[in-house]
Amino acid sequence: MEAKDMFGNLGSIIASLMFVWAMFQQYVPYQLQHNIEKYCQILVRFAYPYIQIRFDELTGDYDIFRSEAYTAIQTYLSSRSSTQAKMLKADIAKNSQSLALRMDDHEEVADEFKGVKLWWASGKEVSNTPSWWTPEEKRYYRLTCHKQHRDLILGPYLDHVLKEAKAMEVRNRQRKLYTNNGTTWSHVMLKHPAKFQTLAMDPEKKKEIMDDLIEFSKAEEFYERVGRAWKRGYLLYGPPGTGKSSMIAAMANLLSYDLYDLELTSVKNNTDLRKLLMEVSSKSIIVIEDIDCSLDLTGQRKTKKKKEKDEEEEKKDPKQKKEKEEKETEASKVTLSGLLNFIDGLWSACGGERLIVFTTNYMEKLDPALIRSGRMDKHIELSYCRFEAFKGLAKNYLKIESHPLFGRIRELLEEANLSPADVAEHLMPKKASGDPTFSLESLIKGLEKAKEEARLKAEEEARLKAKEEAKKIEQPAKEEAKKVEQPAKEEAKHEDKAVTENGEAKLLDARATENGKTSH
Ligand SMILES: Nc1ncnc2c1ncn2[C@@H]1O[C@H](COP(=O)(O)OP(=O)(O)OP(=O)(O)O)[C@@H](O)[C@H]1O
Ligand SMILES: [Mg+2]
Repeated sequence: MEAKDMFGNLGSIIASLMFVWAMFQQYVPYQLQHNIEKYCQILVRFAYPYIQIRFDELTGDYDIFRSEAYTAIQTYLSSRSSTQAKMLKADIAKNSQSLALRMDDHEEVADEFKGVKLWWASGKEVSNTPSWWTPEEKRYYRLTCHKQHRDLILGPYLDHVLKEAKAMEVRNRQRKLYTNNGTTWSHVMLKHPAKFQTLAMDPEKKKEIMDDLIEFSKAEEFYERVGRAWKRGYLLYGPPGTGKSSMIAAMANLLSYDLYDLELTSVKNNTDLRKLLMEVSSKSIIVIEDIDCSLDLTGQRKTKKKKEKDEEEEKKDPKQKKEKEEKETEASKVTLSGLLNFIDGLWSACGGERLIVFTTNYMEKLDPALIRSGRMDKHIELSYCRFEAFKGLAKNYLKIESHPLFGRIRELLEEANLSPADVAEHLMPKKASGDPTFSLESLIKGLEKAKEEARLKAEEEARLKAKEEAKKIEQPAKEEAKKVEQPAKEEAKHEDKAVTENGEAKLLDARATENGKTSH
């Protein structure tokens, strides 16, 4: 049959069908029409081997809320859409740092879950009852799969879609750095470049910390099973410039968590502290820097400088000290117990997936109650730069892994204490030529200077110590001599007194005799 004849036949078939349909609508009563349609649909459904689920973009009684499921599916499908769909739409989603792709209307993409094939289609329908509060077009996603996999798709697959979407959102979102001013948090976008790869420290120790963090971020089920709140405490301690703050930023970058930098000195009392902490979202790191200065053992908190100044003033005027203490107990009541309550109290469990990080330069100053395990699970010491850490810095800053000067530097690093921040300063490019020898020589000079200073300091300390010792020995000898001197002096005094008294008595006698003579 020729194509022309075929189209001619098709045309007449369609025309006949339309005629039959018009007759059907005109002469068959409405109720019967309705029943015939209904039974036809049942028949089709019975024979149709697939199930379909529709996810509308707008939900609620008046279609005014955007459905969370729709948004999650959109996110989930974005990677599949970018490889399969022919018509795509691109946009930057709210709080996201990368371009989000999604399939255009009436596109279809396939997916697979545990060997089962399924299809997602995007569609839209025009509203019959348009209103000013709803858009004219209503979008939706339709999921189609074979009905024999119904249980797998409705349960585990849809769970998997939501979880994956959430993880993708977290990966793509802009991380934020929150700081508190009194009881309110304000934030800026977190764009700290610190990474574990660029952090100079012993590679084994670094790997251990990274593994610990990743393990924690995946351990939701574990914490659920053992009945613990999903949180972990880290205490970072070490001298200034050893990378404590940098490590916190690296942690946030590694896990894609938000940072909450809690400034305890601006929180009035425990109630305000609780309010602030209740607002911290999950997937976040709460940081309290220099915990030893923020909160002293009695529970009152002061800044480092203020504390020193106050102590000086208090020495001068004890009365003022008492008044101040009374005032402080009234006004500032962020206490150690308040903080501990947050760390392992009941309400610390709300939210979950949170890290709490304290930093200090003086580990020994902290209250043992604060650092016992369960509260601060992991203690990480960040110490002065040794050779392994230096190699990391040299690779990062100078792009070298070996150099003839490395031997000398290794020796000096064992003897002198220089923080990674100081070492990094020497390795900063200073010459346009970028010659590493120049930087390494500068470092050697710095190390030699630090070594010399340490030697002088040690000598001075030894001298002071010797002086102290000598004083200790001298003191008892002096006291002994004093003890011997004292009774001798007392005796002499006694004798003097006796002599004087004797003299006075004699004088009185003489006067009395004189007086007697004159009266006679
Ligand atoms: N271990 C390190 N690896 C790489 N760079 C480091 C390291 N430690 C410090 N630095 C560099 O030194 C600078 C200061 O470091 P950082 O602020 O992290 O020190 P810190 O331990 O928090 O000091 P502080 O106790 O004074 O707060 C950082 O900008 C970083 O570039
Ligand atoms: Mg710091």
